[in-house]
Amino acid sequence: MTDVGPVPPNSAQPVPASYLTLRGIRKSFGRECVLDGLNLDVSEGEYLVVLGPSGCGKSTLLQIIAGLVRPDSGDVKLASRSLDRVSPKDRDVSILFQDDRLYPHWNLRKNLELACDRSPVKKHQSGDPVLELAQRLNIGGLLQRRPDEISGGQLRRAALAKALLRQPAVCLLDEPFAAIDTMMREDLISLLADFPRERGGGCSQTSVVHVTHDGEEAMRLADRIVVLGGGRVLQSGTPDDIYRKPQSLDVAKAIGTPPANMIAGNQVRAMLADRYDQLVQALPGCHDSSTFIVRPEHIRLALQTDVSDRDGDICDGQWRLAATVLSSRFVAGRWLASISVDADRELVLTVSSPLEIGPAGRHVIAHVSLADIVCVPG
Ligand SMILES: Nc1ncnc2c1ncn2[C@@H]1O[C@H](COP(=O)(O)OP(=O)(O)OP(=O)(O)O)[C@@H](O)[C@H]1O
Repeated sequence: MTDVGPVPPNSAQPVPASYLTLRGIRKSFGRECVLDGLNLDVSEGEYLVVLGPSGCGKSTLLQIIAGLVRPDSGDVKLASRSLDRVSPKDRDVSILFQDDRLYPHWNLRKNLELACDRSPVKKHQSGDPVLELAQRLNIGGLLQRRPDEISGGQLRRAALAKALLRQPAVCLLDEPFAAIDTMMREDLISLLADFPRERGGGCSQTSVVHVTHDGEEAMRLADRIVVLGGGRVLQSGTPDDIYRKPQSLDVAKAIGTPPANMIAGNQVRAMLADRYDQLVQALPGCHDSSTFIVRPEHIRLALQTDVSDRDGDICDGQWRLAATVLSSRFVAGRWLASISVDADRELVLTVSSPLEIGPAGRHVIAHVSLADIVCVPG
């Protein structure tokens, strides 16, 4: 975690509500346009997760908020105050970098105490906040060690502790769980989800902007998710909205493990023949040039019992597809199966019991409720 500054010199005045606003942010590196007129609002105390694939500009965005990279154009405001001429050290912002380093010649306690010393709400902290947080992060016994005397995962937790102890108006976390093992990642997700964001003494709450490419991490932590793509915000919403109502293919791809099944509208027409019109009537806005999104957990299987089951059908609010089981395997408490629904189309589904799938080669009917199908353009 790199501390990018104490509170502004006029901090004797009441700290105004933290409210971060980015308008029309553009940034190119050479010919590569990374951010293309991006707009973003973060409420006070909000935990915002910015989700997007590698290279889409997430780190650049955080560095612009921290003042470490200057945008080509656009404006960043914190609590209605433009940060344009405010240096990184005078923004009330801390940032945890992907490859963060602590001061190498100091032990962890001294590194972490520095964050407390620079906290604008230091006087409201009681007890030993360094030890308390270090213990929660399972590095309480390492406080006398220098950064080169601990492992990469322990160093990452120490850097996270530094970001949290500082209690800034805005805490920026760049892939905070990189290089952390699964068990510790679970602990850290719980810790971040429950971590009090009050800054004490009547000060505002810390807002968090956390960037990641991991959709599950985003869903578990975010008050709100912003999906980034093409240098802009593709969609912003609660985790539930982003998951259930993606408005584009890129958003649908950003979240869900295993990924959603995506079937082109013209393939659906070929699969359903004369029943296709029935399907699109039931799904307003769907047509040949749409992509139909079907989440793996929304497919249910039943055995084929009748010759008529070999044809696709729309019946009782369900799309029924004749299918053949290709394979299945057990993954973390559920079964992941692959079925073929026509010569060159496979669907992936997840179920809780292997009995529902049966052996490879079994002829089944796949049921999908029409209410669970989402259509997006393209
Ligand atoms: N200082 C720089 N000079 C030139 N190009 C840069 C610079 N910083 C970033 N880029 C380029 O800008 C693009 C966005 O980079 P950025 O690190 O912001 O993406 P990201 O979404 O954080 O990626 P990741 O998830 O892999 O960390 C990349 O193509 C990167 O190569």
